[in-house]
Amino acid sequence: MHDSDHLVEIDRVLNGVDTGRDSLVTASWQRCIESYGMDPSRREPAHILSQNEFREHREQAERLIATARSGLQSLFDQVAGQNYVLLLADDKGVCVDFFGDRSFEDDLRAAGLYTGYKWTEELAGTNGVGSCLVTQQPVTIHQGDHFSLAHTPLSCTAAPIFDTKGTLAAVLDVSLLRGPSPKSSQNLAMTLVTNSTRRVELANLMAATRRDWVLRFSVSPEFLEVDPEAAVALDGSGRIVGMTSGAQRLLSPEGGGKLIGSRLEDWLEMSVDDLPDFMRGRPSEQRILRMTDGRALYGHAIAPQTPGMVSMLRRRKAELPGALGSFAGPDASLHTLLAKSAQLASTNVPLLISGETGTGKEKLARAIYLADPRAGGFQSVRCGGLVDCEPFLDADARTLFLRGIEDLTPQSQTGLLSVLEKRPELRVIASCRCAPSALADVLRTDLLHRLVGATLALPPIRNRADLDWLIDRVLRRCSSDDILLSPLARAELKSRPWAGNIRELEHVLESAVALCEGTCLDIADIPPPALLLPSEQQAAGTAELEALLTACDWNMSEVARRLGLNRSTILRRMRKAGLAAPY
Ligand SMILES: Nc1ncnc2c1ncn2[C@@H]1O[C@H](COP(=O)(O)OP(=O)(O)OP(=O)(O)O)[C@@H](O)[C@H]1O
Repeated sequence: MHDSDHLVEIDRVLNGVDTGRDSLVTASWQRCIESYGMDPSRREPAHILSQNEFREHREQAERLIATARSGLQSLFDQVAGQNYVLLLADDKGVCVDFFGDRSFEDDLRAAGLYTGYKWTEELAGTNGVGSCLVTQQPVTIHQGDHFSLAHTPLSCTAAPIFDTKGTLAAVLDVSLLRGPSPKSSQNLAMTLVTNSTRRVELANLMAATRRDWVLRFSVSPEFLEVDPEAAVALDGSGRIVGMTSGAQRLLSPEGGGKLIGSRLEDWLEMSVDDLPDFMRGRPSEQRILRMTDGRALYGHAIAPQTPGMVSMLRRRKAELPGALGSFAGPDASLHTLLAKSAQLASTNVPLLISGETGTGKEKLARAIYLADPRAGGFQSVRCGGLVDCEPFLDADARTLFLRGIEDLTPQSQTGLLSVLEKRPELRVIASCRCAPSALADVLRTDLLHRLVGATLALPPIRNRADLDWLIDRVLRRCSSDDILLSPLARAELKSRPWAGNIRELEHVLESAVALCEGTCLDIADIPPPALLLPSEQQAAGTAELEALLTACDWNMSEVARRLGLNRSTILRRMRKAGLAAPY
């Protein structure tokens, strides 16, 4: 089509002539002229954001990008070799992620098919991303459908991605710099894009609602379990708390009813109590959901993950021998560590337990020793005070606990090595307060290999998910009566950085109990912290920060309270470390 034909067609459409263009396109042309005052003949280049503006958009979209990435990658794999470019745009029309053949990078940038470009209708006229944002529907804007002559070579197919509350959050777009001329050539692209957005929304819902029931459904039983058409998340009372956009289409095709906040019974002839009947185990074709309007769907219910996880943890805890079983509360990573400790307990592998001061390294060493039925005596030696090891060693010691091996002097290292050579049957468990990797700088290599067979890293208590359990346990131990903790006092205890870990917690609770006059510890009874972590050390590393976020269920305010920092600092650190909540 010649440029002049394009301009004439727009003019005719604006004058009410039906030229055969899709109504979605002509409505957009109308907006371009009447609402945005645009001129189709102006060949303005695509609008690019400044570095700073783009950084802001990208940072805000990080969670979305993380969720959408796997969907984008598999979509890109499906269209590989066909010159398609994939763009993820945020709800403001800014391209925040890109998949494409970088050998065409210059051409793609010139056309604006790249990260940092903004594709709203107001700026670029009728286009895939912009028109999808306005209509909230999947669109193909193919060549002459574009309003501006600057973009008429392009072919763009875009579909919206909605968040779990049904608000438009992003647009997924596949574009071609130049494509075949019939618009129908993009039908397959449309199918692929809409399938991808459906899967991204489903992944998002599953990640965001782990503690809720999820009911997935489709109009036919095939692929129900692996690739359902839609899903809703339900709270314990059967209220819909999350959805994919397909759910709105399937449950309320007229679009009349609002799903979020409504009850399952409003749409289906069933209640939340019937959901277990729709779990895996019955063939898909028998899991029929009768709808209140007489239609039927096929359903697959997924139970909340938390109770299952808790009972799994309880089971695992029950399986842990002796003191290992009562070492920690509900903290998944600690239970993994304890299971590993139990497996290693009956071996002769030398163990290194690392962790900040007071995290319970010696206590864990004793629990490991107690879990080993053939153990003899347990002897604990403080490496800092060691001059020559031999005289300290009891003849009946079978397990030697070396506390703080980073404090061994060169002289005591030599002494220790000769003891270990003479007593090969000794089970050695060592502890260090530094990172195990730092030991190479202070210990002789031969000693290091004798001491470090397997490592067990204990987390600082500010990173523990079972902090409530630990507080209650320590409190019970240091008070003979049933002393209660007021909610404010508990919040205060949970908000401290605990540089001295369990030892500091013990001292604080012991003094609080001693000072408390009644039977309830209140905030005024809690002595101020003796030690504060230097703020730059708090959750300095990415792994540290991630562990703490996981322990706090990605609640940034709670993380901020535990570190004594403000929430925006946590957010900044998360962005810097590339961390985003998994839902
Ligand atoms: N799992 C636990 N439950 C309750 N109390 C604990 C636990 N672990 C440790 N404690 C208590 O915390 C205090 C410090 O423990 P421990 O001496 O084992 O720490 P550590 O990490 O070896 O210390 P350091 O680094 O100073 O050598 C002790 O009084 C111990 O009883």
